Amino acid sequence: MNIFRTLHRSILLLFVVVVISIVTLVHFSVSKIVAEQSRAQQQSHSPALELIVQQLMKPLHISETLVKAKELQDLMGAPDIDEAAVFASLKRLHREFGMNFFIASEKNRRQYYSDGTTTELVEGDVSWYFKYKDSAQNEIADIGKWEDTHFYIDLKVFDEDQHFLGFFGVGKSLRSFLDIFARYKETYGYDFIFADQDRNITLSSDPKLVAANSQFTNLTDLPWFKDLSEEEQQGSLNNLLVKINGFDFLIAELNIQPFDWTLYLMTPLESRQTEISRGFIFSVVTLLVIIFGLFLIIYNLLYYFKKDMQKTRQIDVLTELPNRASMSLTFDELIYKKSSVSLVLINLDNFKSINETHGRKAGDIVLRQIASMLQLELRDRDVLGRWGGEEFLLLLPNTGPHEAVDVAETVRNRLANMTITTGSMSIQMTASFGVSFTAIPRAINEVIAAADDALFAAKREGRNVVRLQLIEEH
Ligand SMILES: Nc1nc2c(ncn2[C@@H]2O[C@H](COP(=O)(O)OP(=O)(O)OP(=O)(O)O)[C@@H](O)[C@H]2O)c(=O)[nH]1
Repeated sequence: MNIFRTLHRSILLLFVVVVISIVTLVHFSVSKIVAEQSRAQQQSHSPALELIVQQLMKPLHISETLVKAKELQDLMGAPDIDEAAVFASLKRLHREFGMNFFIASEKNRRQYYSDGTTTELVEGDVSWYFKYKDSAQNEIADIGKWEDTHFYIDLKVFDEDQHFLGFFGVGKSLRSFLDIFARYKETYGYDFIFADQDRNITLSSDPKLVAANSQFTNLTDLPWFKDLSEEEQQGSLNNLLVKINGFDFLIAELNIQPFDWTLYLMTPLESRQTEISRGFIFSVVTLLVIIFGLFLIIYNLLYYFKKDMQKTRQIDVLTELPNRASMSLTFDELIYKKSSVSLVLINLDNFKSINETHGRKAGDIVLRQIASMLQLELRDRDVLGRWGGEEFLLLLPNTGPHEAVDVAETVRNRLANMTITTGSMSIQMTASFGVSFTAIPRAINEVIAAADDALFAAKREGRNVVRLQLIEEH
């Protein structure tokens, strides 16, 4: 059947659309999650890199450039250190670069700061100077271990003959880092831990971890580090998930080469989860909208096909009139609308003999032609259907029984005077009519039974007559 082919095609098409939608959506969701993941990754690294460049590399590079200046070598290499000139130079640098510079002179074992203060470099009191003086390294990053702890970049100064003249460098109070870290943490939510090659924590966004006086906190002292397996503790911490105070953090490890430090960037997963789940929710809602849209299409399609199939099921194939089931429904609808209805049963007289004389095919033609004629006789509101074999049913809404008898008489008369032609034959037909009526809701069988009684009476009285049978009130 054509309708089923169309239905199958439509369902197949819908299936293809659903599959394509789901595949597209999954692809879209995955790309969105990957993009979100990468964005979050980048967002966590960019500020950290900027922080390293601004706070650590910049002072280092400025110091590296200045340490080569002839003026510095002359100042530190003079037989008698001109302290006024040293302070003047340091103050000028401070003004120019906004950093606290210092000079530690080997000549008179004294350290000069750009804030105008000095410290005597006495062996046993000031350990860093003597430790680094003898080390092979020319550039050292260090944390001063006394009150108001400073981060120092110490660069060795040599004269043209490579004689050691002392140190030049930059010192930054750790408090200034804490302010900067706090700002980063507030903006991006990340924590920082800088550790040297011995895993001593040199700088951190957590003030409790920052070195003070002579005390360094070691990375291995931290509870989350202790929770790691031996293998994890030994290896790189990059991409490890750790739990700190009940929250998940993802570690990104960055090596800061010139200082031989490692930065552990701790990314809180909660904020990432919210961002990613937001993307997910959007995708799921889109999927639900698509599914709901498809559901609506399928629902409407099925409704359309059901209606169409019902229509074909309710039509008599031979006469193309509504069939018995359809007429019963129409009767119920009329009664439901509180219409009074007259019902006329039309039964062709001696139809059997038509079949016997002219053949069943001719009988079919007769049925079709009579159906067409009956339809022409109807008023707009009347409904004609095929009730069975050679029997038609006429429903006359809002029509009283006597008016119905008049209508039936007209039709009977018209049929009796009609000549039906099939091929070369002409056939005369009559019909008997049984009329009944109801003004209250009743089952169609009850009203049909009364019309049947009237029809029986009409047949008994010789056929080609109209008879009325009213329903007795109980
Ligand atoms: N050609 C054709 N004949 C049909 C069709 N449906 C029913 N018939 C025939 O209609 C005839 C009805 O015969 P009966 O019930 O004896 O009624 P009748 O011959 O019309 O006689 P009365 O009703 O007593 O006047 C039967 O022979 C059925 O085979 C149909 O769709 N096509």
